[in-house]
Amino acid sequence: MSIYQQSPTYNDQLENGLSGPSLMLDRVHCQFHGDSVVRDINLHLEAGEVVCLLGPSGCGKTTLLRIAAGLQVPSSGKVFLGRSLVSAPGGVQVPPEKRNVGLAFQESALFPHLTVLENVCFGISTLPKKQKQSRALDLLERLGMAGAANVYPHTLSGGQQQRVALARALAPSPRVMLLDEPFSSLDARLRDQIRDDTLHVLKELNTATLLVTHDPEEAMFMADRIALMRDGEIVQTGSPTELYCNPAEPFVVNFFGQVNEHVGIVHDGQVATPLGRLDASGFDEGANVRILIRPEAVKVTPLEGKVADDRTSHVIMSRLLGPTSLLHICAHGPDGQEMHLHAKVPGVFLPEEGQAVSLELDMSQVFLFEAETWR
Ligand SMILES: Nc1ncnc2c1ncn2[C@@H]1O[C@H](COP(=O)(O)OP(=O)(O)OP(=O)(O)O)[C@@H](O)[C@H]1O
Repeated sequence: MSIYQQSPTYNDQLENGLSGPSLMLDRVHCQFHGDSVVRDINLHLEAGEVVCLLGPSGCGKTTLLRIAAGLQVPSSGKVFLGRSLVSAPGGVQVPPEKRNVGLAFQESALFPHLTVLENVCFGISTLPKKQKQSRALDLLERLGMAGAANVYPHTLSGGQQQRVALARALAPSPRVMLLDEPFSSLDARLRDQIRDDTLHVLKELNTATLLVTHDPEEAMFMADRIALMRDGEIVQTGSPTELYCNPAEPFVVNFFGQVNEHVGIVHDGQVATPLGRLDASGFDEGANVRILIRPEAVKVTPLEGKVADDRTSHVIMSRLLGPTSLLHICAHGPDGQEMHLHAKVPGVFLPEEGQAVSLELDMSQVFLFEAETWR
């Protein structure tokens, strides 16, 4: 039911006659003290593409980014920037400053003794002074910081410093931008604004970007493609829509938000749940199936005038979350099954405790996976 997309290897791309990607990781592996933290990763970035490395803490995102930057030597595998081999076993290891990549991290680390304009000009070595300044000012303008060109970094807020750091990383027109959680130290509202501005600048400049984040919402906002990692491996690569709507495995569903979970056995191509019988025609008879139901998939309709009893689905609690409300519901199925589930509904709908309800499912947000075969 779900797709599993692996990036083509560099040789596949050459054989297919495709133009060279901006960045290509070819079977990259990295070990620390005998433990593999990055395992045979294939990943490519096209010009102008924003790819997010997404995954839980410790899954190897930063290590992979550092390998692309030249800050970490891989145990095996190759790294290409454009058509240039920049890292390979047996000696090739082009240093970070010669890779034509722009780097920005969680903390901005600007030079404190240089003004904002001087900071941004610092990395541009090839242009005469006037053109350098004009390019730096253009980037500061795009990131909303032109007014601060002549001040020193310590007079700026964290968010402003981060904007300057992004301008500095972009100033030498790098082939690839490598960003490691660059927005995570900012408060929510500022983060949204800087994310938005950054995305527009990256797209306008057509810069291939690899962005590390553990935040699925950030990845969906920023990415053309997401590579979701777990334990040093890529579990699924695809557009945000592909990962959200066509997840390869339960881990992918769970990573994008809390879900309701139920386990059932397939009989006659169906599986019984407290929300009714679901189509399970793709599964073997007797298969044990995990059913993952997004809270957004549950449509709740009040049964006016009906008093809830032991066999009627009813509301246990309602909480307003802002744009949405979260309803805790006790669902009763036709086969006598019972389930506590969460439903996310538009924020204006806040039924009272004990309200009898009928429940329907949006099946595009319900995912079935084989758990183990029932014998
Ligand atoms: N220099 C190192 N020496 C030894 N172990 C390391 C080193 N760098 C990273 N690791 C280990 O490699 C694993 C992956 O770390 P990495 O920082 O790449 O993960 P991550 O997905 O970026 O995590 P986070 O989101 O928390 O930053 C972790 O277990 C980490 O402890």
